[in-house]
Amino acid sequence: MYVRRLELVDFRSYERVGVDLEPGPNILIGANGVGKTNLVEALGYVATLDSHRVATDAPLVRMGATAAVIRCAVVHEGRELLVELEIVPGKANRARLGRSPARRARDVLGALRLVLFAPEDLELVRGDPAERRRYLDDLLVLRQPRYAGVRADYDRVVKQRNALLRTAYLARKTGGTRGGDLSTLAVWDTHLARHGAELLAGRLELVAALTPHVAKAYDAVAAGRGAAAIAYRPSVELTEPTTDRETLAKVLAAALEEQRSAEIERGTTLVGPHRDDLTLNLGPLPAKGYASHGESWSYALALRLAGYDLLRNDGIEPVLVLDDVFAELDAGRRDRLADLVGGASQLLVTCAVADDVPDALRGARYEVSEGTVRRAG
Ligand SMILES: Nc1ncnc2c1ncn2[C@@H]1O[C@H](COP(=O)(O)OP(=O)(O)OP(=O)(O)O)[C@@H](O)[C@H]1O
Repeated sequence: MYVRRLELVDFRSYERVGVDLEPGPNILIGANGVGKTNLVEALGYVATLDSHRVATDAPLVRMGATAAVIRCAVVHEGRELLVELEIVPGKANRARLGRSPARRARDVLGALRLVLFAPEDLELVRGDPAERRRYLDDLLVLRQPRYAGVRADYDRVVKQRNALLRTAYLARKTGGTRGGDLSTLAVWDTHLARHGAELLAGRLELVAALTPHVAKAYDAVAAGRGAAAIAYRPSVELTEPTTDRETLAKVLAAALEEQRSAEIERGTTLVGPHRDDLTLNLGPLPAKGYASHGESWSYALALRLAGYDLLRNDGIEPVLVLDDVFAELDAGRRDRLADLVGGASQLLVTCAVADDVPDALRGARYEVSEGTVRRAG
């Protein structure tokens, strides 16, 4: 799979820009702050409907404009598909696939499979569990786009259930009775157990498939210095490993029952996949809190490369993006990374200094300067 052309209108710093890309390596070169990351962020958004840098859409729209458009032509197995997204902050995104309006924006998921590594990914190792849940869920959706619906359904149920618990909590706190009616809680428990089991099973299957790829990728990135192992840590106790949806739904339902009074006491949902984490170990120690800066950075890169490897193993050839990566590495690590990613069906690399990118990744070069992208050479 590769992106043949990318066009942006009022996205980030770009009023209007179009760039033709090539299969294989594409190196985007430009000084700090000229808009290199903005280009790859747009592609990441098409792949996940999310930015790797911001939680809300407003910063994605050029200052002074009301909406941004990302348009890209994706070639997969010899066929080209045009994907278009319009981002209007505060409103649902509008999407077009092959020039026809999509029913929902999330129908575009799967059209562009892309794995992006950026400096922000250090948070995968150092940040909150939410960062690692998002990593897993994004990868799950890239592998099996139907999980976008599962994730949305689950999030909706948690939100509704939390609103109900919160109202009851506030009613209790103020000594009133209005809004304290929890008679519908059982219905939400059933929904949460069903959608939660589906999401949990998907994540457990994903982690089982991903684990050897993480170990291999870390070994390659860090040149054999330390063994990386990941493990899924659910908020419910699983007496034996299972991905059977019915069993997981029963476990979740029982945990909700057990936590009922604590949940009413705290006014929030305390069990379910939204409270789970992915444990990252390096040798005998957890990476979070123990790994050095370099180790954490290598771990984050290994997580992304593992995802990329897994998708390739599944027969999906995703686009790979390395944003500002090579400047962080010494010559040995640069060459090793180039060896690992050199065969990508399409690789996009951003850098401020062209010499930081190993010669092995020679390919199409682009000069990025404020608001424009020009093919070099
Ligand atoms: N919504 C927006 N409207 C206008 N300009 C924006 C918007 N969002 C970001 N910018 C501008 O985009 C620029 C940052 O672009 P980007 O992050 O792509 O830089 P970069 O080339 O990757 O830089 P670096 O090499 O430092 O990582 C900044 O100058 C910022 O002010």
